[in-house]
Amino acid sequence: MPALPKELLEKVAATKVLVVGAGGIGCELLKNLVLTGFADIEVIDLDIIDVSNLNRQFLFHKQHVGKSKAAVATESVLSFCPTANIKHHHNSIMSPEFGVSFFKQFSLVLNALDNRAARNHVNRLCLAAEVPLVESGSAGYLGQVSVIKRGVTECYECTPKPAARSYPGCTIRNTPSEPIHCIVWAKHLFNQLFGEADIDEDVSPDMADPEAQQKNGQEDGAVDQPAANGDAPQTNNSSSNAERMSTRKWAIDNNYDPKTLFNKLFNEDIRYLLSMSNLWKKRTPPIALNYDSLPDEHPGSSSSSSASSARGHAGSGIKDQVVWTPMTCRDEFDHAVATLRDQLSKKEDGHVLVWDKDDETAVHFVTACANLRAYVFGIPLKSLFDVKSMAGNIIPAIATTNACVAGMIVMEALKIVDGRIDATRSVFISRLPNPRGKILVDQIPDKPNPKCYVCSEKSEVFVKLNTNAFTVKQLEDKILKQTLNMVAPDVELADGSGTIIISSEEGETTALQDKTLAELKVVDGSRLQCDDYMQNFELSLIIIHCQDFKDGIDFVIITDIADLKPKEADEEMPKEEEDVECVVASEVMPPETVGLKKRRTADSDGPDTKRARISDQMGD
Ligand SMILES: Nc1ncnc2c1ncn2[C@@H]1O[C@H](COP(=O)(O)OP(=O)(O)OP(=O)(O)O)[C@@H](O)[C@H]1O
Ligand SMILES: [Zn+2]
Repeated sequence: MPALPKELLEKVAATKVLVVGAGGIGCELLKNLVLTGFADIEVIDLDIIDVSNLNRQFLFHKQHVGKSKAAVATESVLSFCPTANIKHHHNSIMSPEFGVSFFKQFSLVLNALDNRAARNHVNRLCLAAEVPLVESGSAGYLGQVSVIKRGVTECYECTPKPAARSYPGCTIRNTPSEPIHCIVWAKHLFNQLFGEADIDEDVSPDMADPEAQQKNGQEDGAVDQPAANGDAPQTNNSSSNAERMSTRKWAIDNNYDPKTLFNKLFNEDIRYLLSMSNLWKKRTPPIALNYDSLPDEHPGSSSSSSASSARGHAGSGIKDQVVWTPMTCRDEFDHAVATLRDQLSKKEDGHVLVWDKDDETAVHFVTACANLRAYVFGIPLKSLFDVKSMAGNIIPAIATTNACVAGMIVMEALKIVDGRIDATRSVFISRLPNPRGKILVDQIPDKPNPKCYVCSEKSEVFVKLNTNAFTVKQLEDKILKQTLNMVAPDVELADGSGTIIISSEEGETTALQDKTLAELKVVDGSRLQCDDYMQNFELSLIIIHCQDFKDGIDFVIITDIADLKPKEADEEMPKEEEDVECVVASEVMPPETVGLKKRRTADSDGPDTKRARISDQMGD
C-alpha cells in the first residue's frame, strides 16, 4: 500500500480511537491500526483467551491462554510498535462506567464484536456521543463493514434484524422431531439445573400444548398424572401451568443424584408424555428409558464394535466426532452431572453456572442429554463435535475473512479521519464473485430511517399485549431488554402521576414486578416513558391492549408509527395493523393479584439523579 500523504498521516497519529472487541477481527484490526500510524488507541474486551482462539487470533499464543484478551493484545502490539499509546480495559463495553462521557473522548469507534446486544449498545452510545462508528462482522466467508454517523447514515438499528431462530415451546418440551430440538432442550435443562433458570425454558412435559388438549374422546389435558410422576419435580401439569415447582429445588433436594435425575427426565417424564395420547396419533411415540438396560450400540446397528470404541473415546475417528451409544451417553450424563454439581456447590450463594460452548463438561452434559432424548424420540444421535457446533450456533470463523474485514475497517476509518464521510461505503465480502467478477462489493450507506426508534427524533414504539396478563417483569425482560435492547431501563407512567413502575436501581421496584400492567393502571392507550441512562436513550412505549393471543405469542411490537397513527388525534388508538416487525413467542404466566402501589415521582429521585449517583461512584 502506498504511504499515506503526510497531512493524513498527521491526522491519523492525532486521532484517538476506541476498538471494541479483541477477538478474530479485533486482533487483526489492532495490528493494522498501529501499522497504519494510529498511535492513540484504547481497546476493550471482556473475555480471556481460550485455546480455540489461537488458530486465528494471531496476537495470542499458547502461553497466553487464560489471560485477558485486551491486555495480551495490547502487549503483543506494543512488542512490534513500542511507541504506540495503547490503553486496555478488561471489561464489558456495556458496563456503566463506559457511558457517554467515556465515548466522547474518542474521534472514532471501531467495533469488532460478535453479538447483537453489545453492537446495539455501542450504536446508541456513539449516536448519543456523536462519535462516528465503524461497524463490522464476519460469518464464515462472508464479511461486512459499515459506517454509522448520526444524522448522516442509517444506524445499526434503523433496519430490524431478523429474530434469532427459535422453536415452539411445545416442540421442545413434548414433540421433538429433529436433533436441534433435543439440543435446545438439553441447553434449557443445563440452565434449569445449574444456570440462570428461565421460565420460558421449562423442560418438563407441557400440558398446555393445544394439540394434547384437543377434545377427542378423552381430553388429554385432563388426564391424571401417572403414578410414576406423582412426585415429579416440575409439577406444572395443570393446563394453566400455574403450579410450577423449581427443577433446581427438586434436584438439590435429591442431591443431584444422577440416577434419580435420569429416571425423572428419560423415564417418568416420557411416560407422562405417552399418556398425552393425542400427541402420538400421527407420530411415533417415544420410548421411556431404563437406566440399567441401555444398549451399548447405535440404534439400528447389530454390531457393538463401533459402540465399544465410542465408549472409550478411542477408535480411528477423531474423538469428538464419534457418536456415543445410549449407554455411553448415560455414563457421560452421570459424570457431567456430578462435576457440574461440584462446580455449582463451589459458587457463592446466588451465583450459577453459565453455559459456554467451550466448557468441556457443559458440552458433555448437553451432548449426553440431547442424545438420550433423541434416542427416546427415534431421532438420529449426534457427535460431540456436531452438538457443540449446533449448540453454539457456530459458523466456523475464517482467519482470512477477518483479515479482510479488519483491512476494510481501516480503509473506512481513514476516510473519516480525512473528513471525507461522504466517501465512506458499506462494503460486503460475498461468497461468489458478482457479474463483474467482484468479491468485495460496496454501496453508498443508506440514509437514517426516519421511523427508527433509536436514531430518529421521535422515539415511539407501540406494543400490543394483554394488560390483564402481562406482568411488569415481563415488560422489563421480554420487551425492554430482550426486544428493545435496553440495558438498565427506568419506566414511568406518562400520565402526569410520576409513578415509576420499573427502576434501574436494584430492589427499588421489586415489589411491583409480579403485578400485571392493568393492576398498575397501564391500560389500552397508556404511554410509558422509558429511559436508559446507560445508553442515554429515551423511548415512549404506547400500549395497545389485546386479549387474543395464540400459539404462545404474548406480545407484538409495532415500530411503524406513521402507518398506525391517526392523522389528527394522537391519543386515539391505532387500528389493527399487519406491519409487524417483531414477534416474540412465549407463554404468559398467570398474574398474581396484588394491589396498586404508587412509587416515588421523577422529581424526587428521577433518572437524572441516578446518573449523577453513578458518576459519583466512578469519581469523575
Ligand atoms: N460486551 C462486550 N464488551 C467487550 N467485548 C466484548 C463484548 N461482547 C463481546 N466481546 C468480545 O468481542 C470479541 C469478538 O471476537 P470473536 O467474534 O472472534 O469471538 P471469540 O469469542 O474470540 O471467538 P468464538 O466466539 O469463535 O469462540 C470477543 O473477544 C468477545 O470477548
Ligand atoms: Zn436508526
